[in-house]
Amino acid sequence: MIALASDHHGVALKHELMKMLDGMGLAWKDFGSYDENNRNDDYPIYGYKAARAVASGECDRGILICGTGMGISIVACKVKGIRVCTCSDAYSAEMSKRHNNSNILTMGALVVGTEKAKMIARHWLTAEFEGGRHQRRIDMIEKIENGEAPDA
Ligand SMILES: O=C(CO)[C@H](O)[C@H](O)[C@H](O)COP(=O)(O)O
Repeated sequence: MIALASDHHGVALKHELMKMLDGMGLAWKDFGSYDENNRNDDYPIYGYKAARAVASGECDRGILICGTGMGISIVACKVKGIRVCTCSDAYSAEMSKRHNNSNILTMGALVVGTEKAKMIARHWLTAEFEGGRHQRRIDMIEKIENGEAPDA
């Protein structure tokens, strides 16, 4: 299950991604916003709901969209267990899965066009985590999350 969320800037792109996910046979759940005309629908509300769903295991991973992809990334990073990649290119998206095992992808609807965003998402969704030395580094990140030094 893919968690989706956006603010008003990302609603239209999110709908395009829904169609792409349908085509890939991947289930999704939309945590809002649902209204691209509401300029006051603040990205922390929707980004937090989607990130919580990923962290709790309700969803396997998430794709979050705001104007730049930055604000909603900052929100998701505050949730324990979340590893975000904010991408405007497919290479970074793929590598963030292969090496960082990122569980949330954020993109900026005002930064990337629809087709590029779909390409980025496809690369991220189809890449696989390589484990090995990369798992050691993720274990260190988890130590930091728990208030420990990574080499403690
Ligand atoms: O890009 C964003 C945050 O990083 C959000 O999409 C905000 O909407 C952006 O800050 C613009 O806000 P506005 O209220 O649409 O002017």
